[in-house]
Amino acid sequence: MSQDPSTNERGDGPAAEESTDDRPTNDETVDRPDADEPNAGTDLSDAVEAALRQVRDPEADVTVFEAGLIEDVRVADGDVTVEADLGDFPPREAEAVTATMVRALSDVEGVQRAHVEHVDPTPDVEGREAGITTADRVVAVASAKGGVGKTTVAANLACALAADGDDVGLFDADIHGPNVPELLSVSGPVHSDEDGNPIPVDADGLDVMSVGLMSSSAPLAWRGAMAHDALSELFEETAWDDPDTVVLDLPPGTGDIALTTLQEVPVDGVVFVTTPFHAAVSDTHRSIQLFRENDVPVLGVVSNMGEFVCEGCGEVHDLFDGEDPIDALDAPLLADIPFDGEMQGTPRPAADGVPSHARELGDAVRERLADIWDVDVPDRAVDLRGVAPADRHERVRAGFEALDSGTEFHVVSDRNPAAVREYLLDVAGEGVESLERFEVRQQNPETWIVRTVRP
Ligand SMILES: Nc1ncnc2c1ncn2[C@@H]1O[C@H](COP(=O)(O)OP(=O)(O)OP(=O)(O)O)[C@@H](O)[C@H]1O
Repeated sequence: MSQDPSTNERGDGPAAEESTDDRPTNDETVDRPDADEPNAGTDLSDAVEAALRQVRDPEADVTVFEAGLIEDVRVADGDVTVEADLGDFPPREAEAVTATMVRALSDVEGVQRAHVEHVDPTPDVEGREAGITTADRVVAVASAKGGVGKTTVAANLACALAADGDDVGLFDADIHGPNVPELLSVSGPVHSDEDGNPIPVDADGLDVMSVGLMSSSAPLAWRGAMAHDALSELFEETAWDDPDTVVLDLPPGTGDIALTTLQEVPVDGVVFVTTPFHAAVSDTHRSIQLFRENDVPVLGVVSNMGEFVCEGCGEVHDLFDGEDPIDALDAPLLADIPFDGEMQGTPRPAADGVPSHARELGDAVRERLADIWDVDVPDRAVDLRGVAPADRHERVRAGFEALDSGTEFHVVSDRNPAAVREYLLDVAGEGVESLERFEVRQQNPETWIVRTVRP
């Protein structure tokens, strides 16, 4: 366990309150070299415990003992060491509780040195598996331009999905500007499982992984192949806990990192974030095409910061004049999120932890995923998914011939069934030159549905 070398003389004020470092200090210490003669043994222990009982858990409003935050208290020759588990608090709050404990202890007659150590709650390594492919689905959040609110939307979306009961991970792939840890107020250390694979950091139940958690300064300097290798390793090695969904915060634009990510990670859908400004929207249009060319289903677009609600008059004001260029995009609008102070807070994976705009976005994303990925196989359809190529023709023929004339016929396939029309005409026999209402629709990158009517 790391220890903060800083030591406060009594009366200097708590170190945590003076700290300008955003990251949590792992422990706080106060020395009182000129303290009065210490009380003997048990008396001092009692006084120390009584002082700690005055410190309350700011979230639950019970004492730190009742909240289960105190793991151990050791008193020896005027030295007090408290082991506290503050892992559930955001870093600033953990520092504030630590500082309050140190202050309370330093007021105890006979205490010369008070020291609070943070116990690192080691994450559960049981059942974890390495690789982003262990997620049931991966939803990427992308933007054509920087600064449009992509990370804000990704973090809020992850929290909204988790608030609805999903097991969710958030992977920050924005390698040159990994802002997720700061936005969610989480920090390392990143622990490893028994094979040395990094375990995501916990944010109240949301599993968070980011290059920004691995090192505080290196990612900004990574370029080209180095950045690519670092990300690939994290995609392959991060040990997830069987998540339903991993939300992937991509770097802005369609540079190398974003494109190689799409080749390495099976993305089930992408959400584009843009402001409704012409230049941003036309770049978004090009990015959407590129993602489609890479077989990534586009879930839709989030229009962000296009309007604001006046706190004084309650009216909605547009920030961009004229027609909304987003209407011309060939993708559904998932959410229209105004400029709202609530979106600048720290989201949490709880019902009251995300703004209503984010909850609505979560619902829209869920619906789009279902539209694209939940394949509704009609009764008596011929389902060729997973069937050996040699057996496919026979299955189609048997299914087609079993139908009465005039009945609808469906085939569901995991390959493009380009030749099925000719084959059905052959099976239908001489004299049949066309198939009524014949249609092939690709529902998602791996599912095609053929519809027609048995002549
Ligand atoms: N709807 C909103 N209302 C108010 N502020 C917002 C909103 N969306 C984003 N912001 C603010 O805009 C700023 C940029 O947001 P964010 O960092 O999410 O953008 P980004 O597109 O991820 O940027 P980058 O290009 O650096 O990755 C942040 O300060 C964020 O709090």
